[in-house]
Amino acid sequence: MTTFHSPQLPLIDVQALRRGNAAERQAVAARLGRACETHGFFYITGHGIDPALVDAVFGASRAFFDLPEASKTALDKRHSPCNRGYEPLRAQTLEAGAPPDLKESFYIGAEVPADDPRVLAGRFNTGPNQWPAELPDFAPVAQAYYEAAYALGADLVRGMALSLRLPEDFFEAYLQDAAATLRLLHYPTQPAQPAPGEKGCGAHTDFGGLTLLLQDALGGLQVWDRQHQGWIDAPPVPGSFVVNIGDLFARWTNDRYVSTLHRVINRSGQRRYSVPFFFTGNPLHEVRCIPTCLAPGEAPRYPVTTVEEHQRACYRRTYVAAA
Ligand SMILES: O=C(O)CCC(=O)C(=O)O
Ligand SMILES: [Fe+2]
Repeated sequence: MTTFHSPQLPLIDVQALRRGNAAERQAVAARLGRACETHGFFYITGHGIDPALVDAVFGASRAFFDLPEASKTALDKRHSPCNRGYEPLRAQTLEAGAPPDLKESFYIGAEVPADDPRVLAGRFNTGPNQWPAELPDFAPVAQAYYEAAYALGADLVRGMALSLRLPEDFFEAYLQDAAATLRLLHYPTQPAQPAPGEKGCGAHTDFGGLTLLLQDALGGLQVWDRQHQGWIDAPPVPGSFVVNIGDLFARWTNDRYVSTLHRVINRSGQRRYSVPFFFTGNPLHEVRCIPTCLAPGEAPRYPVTTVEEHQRACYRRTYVAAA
């Protein structure tokens, strides 16, 4: 397999999705649509998220992963019925058949009290967070960032509706009470002698609707390029997010929008930090092929599912014991 080095992913200024008139929003949407048909991955600028908030999230992440091992494991996500909290190195295997991922992580979601009817009904990934008591700034920063990323994610999903020539509010039921996951990731440096296939994050597609990714300055993210049948680098672009669509858009569009394989190999020699925000949607929302995405005579490639059923299946696949 070859690695290509030119920066090939589209870069889209999405400011007009929030501020523009109908024609300007449609123009951004058209660019989103083209990017989703080719790579399923693109960079965005003009997203409106305060750079100070981005810095604060990275600061909170570093502070957390620097805590003593005992403080981190006290918040192990195994203590959380809704998969919140700390996950040690090598706990997830995103690439079937490869060794477990060389990353540790921390999962955060919307704060839902344990006695909320949705929690009592067993909604997937819904419930209270676990917070590090040693770091008083951690929870407020994470929550402020969650809110900002959520709003951006919803704007992008509306843009995706336009890109498919659907009404802008086509996904509104999906956006109602959407479940999203903020994940802090920390990658140690790639070992000098890795086990065969061992790396920061194995090749995978993302599970949900779309992912907004912040990465630090070190690089290491690679995206599968269908056209060249090789990995291309997705180097850090200051001030931007990397956005990719996940499996739900592949299902909605019958693979017209591609949920693309990607992986991380941290060859920087330093610790790498990244912050994906997985915009997943309302857990009970039914996901079925959008009729206008079916060419005449074409059949849906995926059975109807719900957001939650799909998530559970993805967690089962990548964790030894989950969901
Ligand atoms: O760390 C990265 O750059 C990507 C992480 C990723 O793909 C994921 O968490 O799904
Ligand atoms: Fe991913």
